[in-house]
Amino acid sequence: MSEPLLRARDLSRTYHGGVRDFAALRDVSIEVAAGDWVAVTGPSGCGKSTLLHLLGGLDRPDRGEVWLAGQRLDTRSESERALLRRRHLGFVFQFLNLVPTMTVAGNVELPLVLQGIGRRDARRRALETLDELGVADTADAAPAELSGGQQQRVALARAVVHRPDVLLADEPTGALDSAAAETVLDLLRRRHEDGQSIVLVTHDHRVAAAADRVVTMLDGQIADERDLSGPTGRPTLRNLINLEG
Ligand SMILES: Nc1ncnc2c1ncn2[C@@H]1O[C@H](COP(=O)(O)OP(=O)(O)OP(=O)(O)O)[C@@H](O)[C@H]1O
Repeated sequence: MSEPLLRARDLSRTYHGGVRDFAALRDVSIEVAAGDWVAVTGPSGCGKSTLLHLLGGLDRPDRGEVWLAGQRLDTRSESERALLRRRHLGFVFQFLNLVPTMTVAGNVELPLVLQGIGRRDARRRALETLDELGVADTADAAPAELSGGQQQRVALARAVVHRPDVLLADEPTGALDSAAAETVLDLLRRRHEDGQSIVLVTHDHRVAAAADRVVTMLDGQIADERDLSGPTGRPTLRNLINLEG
């Protein structure tokens, strides 16, 4: 079998500095093949965002390994990880992280400009992507002038505009009404059909149901993993091992 596009093995991450140390992630392994769509669900605080940040090289594990496109990610320097991220990943953060001093279009152009794509092309592709998400009319506004739901779609546009190999998205529909959530799901389905891998954290059952695979976390570990792409709710190998173990 070919090497998965994104692979994490035995990841652990403990946060220090609170009243006591907190083990947010314990020995989590996950593989994402090219074209996979994985939804990560679980109760608040179970470690979903922590896992996503480690997969995207935004944070480093205390133990374990992260491999992206055949390259070890977690041992690289911050600048090397930024390069690999830029080349392979799109990221939607829970707190969006739009640049407040740039317009909406300027924010969405950023990943393209960083890849050396000319301004005019970058603008055209940014506007196309904003249009796909129903927010092209916000292009010249500042992010702060937008509603939370509009900002969320702009953040998603910025994450997919450069057609990354893998989209990592933390609650990309959290602030959206159902019509806007459907627009977002439509875009994700199109990108998935184009072969993009998607890993998204969600509390929304409808969004999770659109994925090929649903990973459920509990207390910093993977408690269940289900393959939705075949016969309904088929347990994965991991699931069977858990059941037997
Ligand atoms: N920087 C940090 N310092 C200390 N503790 C943290 C830090 N980040 C997260 N935590 C704690 O680690 C645990 C896991 O957090 P994480 O954000 O990964 O959970 P989550 O499943 O994404 O939660 P939610 O669904 O509420 O976003 C939580 O108890 C959280 O309070």
